[in-house]
Amino acid sequence: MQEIPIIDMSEIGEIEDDVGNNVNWISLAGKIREHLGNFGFIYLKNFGMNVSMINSAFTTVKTFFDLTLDDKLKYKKQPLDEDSNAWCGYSEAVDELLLHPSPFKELLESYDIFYGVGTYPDEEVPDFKSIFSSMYDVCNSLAKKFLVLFAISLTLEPNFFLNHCTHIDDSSLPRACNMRVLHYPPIPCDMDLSPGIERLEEHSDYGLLTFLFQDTNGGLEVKTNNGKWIKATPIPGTILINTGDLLEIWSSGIYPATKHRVVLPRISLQKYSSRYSIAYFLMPNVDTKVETLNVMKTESEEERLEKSSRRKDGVMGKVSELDYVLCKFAESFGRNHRN
Ligand SMILES: O=C(O)CCC(=O)C(=O)O
Ligand SMILES: [Fe+2]
Repeated sequence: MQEIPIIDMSEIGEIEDDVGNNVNWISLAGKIREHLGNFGFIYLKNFGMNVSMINSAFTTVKTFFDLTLDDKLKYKKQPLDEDSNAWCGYSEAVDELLLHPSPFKELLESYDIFYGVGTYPDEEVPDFKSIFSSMYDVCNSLAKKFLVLFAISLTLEPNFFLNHCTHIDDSSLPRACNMRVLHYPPIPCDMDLSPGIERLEEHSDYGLLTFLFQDTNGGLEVKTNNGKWIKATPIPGTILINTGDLLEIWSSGIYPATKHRVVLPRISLQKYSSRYSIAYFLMPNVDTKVETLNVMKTESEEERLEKSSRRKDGVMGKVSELDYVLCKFAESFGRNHRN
């Protein structure tokens, strides 16, 4: 059975001037293309964030979601400013179910965070802002390393993707990345669990790259190349990384936007406990024109792409990131504003 590979980030240091000629970077870029490229998901270890930061983040998330609904609704999701496409704040589970009585139901509540801007639940959870700012810093620097690794792996100039993600370091540009904290509440014992209800519906993420921190509860599943679902069981000391629709389009399919979902726990102990996760979504600058690059492919990459196009799984096309985000946003607004 296909397994999600583990990649060790300690093989490389900080981004330096001549990074494109550094053997460690070239070697890691090759592994990233082989493994993340083949599957769209990898576990990452030694990624530069200490365990205590991650534990504090989860404690903070739990403290927030444990607040009363009235308190949480003080931070109800809203646009960062009048003409912003970026929505920040709390999104209620029930609200989503009532608003979107589709045949598919999801069981979660969430809070979207943007770097240094927007609302934070300062009054009730004073540490929230500082913890997520520190987490953002580490994620931003890890994201920049990945952008360089992607470029090297596709034999592009090392700064190719970084030059389209200058919003990471330039706060005068519109915010494009966000972090989302998610809470999947315990499943009520009298709930009708008819088919079509999951904790999170099958989807691909629509940015470039997602970092996913999950608690120990499990439930995340990833669709393999032959259409089977496998468990992405939490492994201590690692996070998951997956590539999104925009990178699939940009990299001409070398990096696929793999479908994933969070299933309802089948074991009662897990059913009655909450599940928490934290995701960081990386996007390019909002004015980036994402056009499919002409990349030389290996035979096995051609084979994989051929199979996925036969299954009509891919999202290949030619779009501007903003058009694409707006269109996905409009589409998902009716569901749960997910990336
Ligand atoms: O909660 C999880 O583990 C997955 C979250 C996710 O896939 C998403 O928010 O896009
Ligand atoms: Fe996702």
